[in-house]
Amino acid sequence: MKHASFRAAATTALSLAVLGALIFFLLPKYWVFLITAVFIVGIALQSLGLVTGRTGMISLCQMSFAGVGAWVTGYLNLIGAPGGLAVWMLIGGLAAVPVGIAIGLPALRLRGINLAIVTLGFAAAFDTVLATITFPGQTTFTQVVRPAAFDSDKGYFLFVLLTYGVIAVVLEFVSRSRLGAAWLAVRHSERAAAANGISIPRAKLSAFAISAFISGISGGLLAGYLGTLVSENFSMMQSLALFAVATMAGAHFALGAIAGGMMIVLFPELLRRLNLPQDVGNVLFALGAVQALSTGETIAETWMRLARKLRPKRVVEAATAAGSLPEKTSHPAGIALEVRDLTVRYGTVTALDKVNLKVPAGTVVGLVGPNGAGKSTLVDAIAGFLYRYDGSILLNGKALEGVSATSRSKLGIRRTWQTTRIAPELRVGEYIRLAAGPINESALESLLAWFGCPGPETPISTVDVGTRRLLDVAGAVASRAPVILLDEPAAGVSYDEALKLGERIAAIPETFGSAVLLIEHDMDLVRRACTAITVFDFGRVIAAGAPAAVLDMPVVQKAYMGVEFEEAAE
Ligand SMILES: Nc1ncnc2c1ncn2[C@@H]1O[C@H](COP(=O)(O)OP(=O)(O)OP(=O)(O)O)[C@@H](O)[C@H]1O
Repeated sequence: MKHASFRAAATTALSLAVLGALIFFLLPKYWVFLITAVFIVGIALQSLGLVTGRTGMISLCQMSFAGVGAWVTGYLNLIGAPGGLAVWMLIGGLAAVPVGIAIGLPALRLRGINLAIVTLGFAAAFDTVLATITFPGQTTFTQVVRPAAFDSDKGYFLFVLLTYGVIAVVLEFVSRSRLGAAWLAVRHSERAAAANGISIPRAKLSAFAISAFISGISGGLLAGYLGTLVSENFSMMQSLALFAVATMAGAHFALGAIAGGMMIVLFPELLRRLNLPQDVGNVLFALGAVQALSTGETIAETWMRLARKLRPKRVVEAATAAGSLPEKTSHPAGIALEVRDLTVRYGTVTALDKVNLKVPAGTVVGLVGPNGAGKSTLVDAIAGFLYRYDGSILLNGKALEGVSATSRSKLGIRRTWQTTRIAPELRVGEYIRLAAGPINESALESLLAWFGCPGPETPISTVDVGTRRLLDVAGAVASRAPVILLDEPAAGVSYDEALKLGERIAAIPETFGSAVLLIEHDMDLVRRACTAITVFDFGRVIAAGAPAAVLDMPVVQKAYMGVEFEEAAE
């Protein structure tokens, strides 16, 4: 995985170096000056891409963060603070961080249009404040001093390109780290992210904080680029245009950020040369954003898809058992999970009615029942996704009431979902690491091979739904938590694969140390995997015990398989 990060970072750095050299040596001074702005805007776009494209939150005040960075840079320039522009813009970026966190706080509760309104409101308020306080040196026309070695316009281009490169390379590493995977997981499904032990507040606030820092740096660079700034440089309209372009271009990709920067900088230049009003640009950006949202594909993604078509088709390679499996964890003996008198109501519907269930350590307990019997509700309650229930749930004898889903996951309750919720932008290995925490390369390969999954570098977007379900299970198992809840893991898997999966599930306690609660409709798989089963009907336990005996009970056949008692008795 580390090699992949280094490879991606080296490719980014090399591409930028080549691009930079071509621009520096081949283009006239005026164009180099213009393209410098492309990269400054590209940095602002990358910052926005982190919050929106990567983490799935709306921020319509990104230029306000840039404004904070620019203002602080201007102030440090005015007072002649030591360190020069490179230090000032870093301090400017840091100053934007608390503002980013403050804006991120509402994002913990708000989504979509409501978050858009809050961030837009902040951008409007910031507009007014900036217009009133003005930029340091604005009235006296004090120019922000560029670093001595990069003073000329061409030199400043190199300074900006270098900053862009450093940010792009660092983001390449971060995006392949657990934090980067957590952002994508949150964007895709907050519930699934929480089930993997990810703190949603931490993921969201870190995205806003880092994004504000990068945006603040772009503001500092803009100060050095233009010399003096006015509040209009960071107006609400600028933030809106940035958002539209980020949505259209795919600013969370380095390629998309540069493409977006070119649009924002070069399009007005084109309109100017054609004697057309500048507002035309914003209209086209908005149309482009609508187009990207309706097709679900940004410009960067379209380019990457077309580039993939040109390359030879990648064959999904199965993982190879290179070494030993992750070590078995020893958990306390006795009852790993206990549910006592659990009652859950959805309005007038009683989904669970005084349910009692035990999953002893070292066993696989099956939970079966017809559709609507309450099985998923039980999993939701155990994993902490129901705010209210009566009764009690205990993990190794400790009650879990009042404990959040993220904390339950960290304490040792892992779950999978009926429909896969893995972020398709991740690679197989990134997902397993997200779900399981640190795991060495050979153990990862072996675990994937044990489940018959593809290799760690395989993009999840290229694997079928059945394989994604297996990855769900592999991720939960790799965590080696005391209790694993598998919600219909064989859905979408072929019959033969389901039987094989049954054998694997049966071996989980012995191999990894986890106890399993398995919900499944496939009775062959249940027979193969479970030491005991519990049968639900209408939210009540109607039978429990050894699989063969329970599945033969007339009451179970009637409830679950639709066989009338009389017929079953015949
Ligand atoms: N969010 C909800 N609001 C209202 N009723 C709900 C909600 N979720 C589930 N129910 C109801 O609770 C009952 C139990 O549903 P649940 O999904 O837990 O059953 P299940 O056994 O998992 O079914 P399936 O096998 O189809 O997944 C059903 O009557 C269902 O309609």
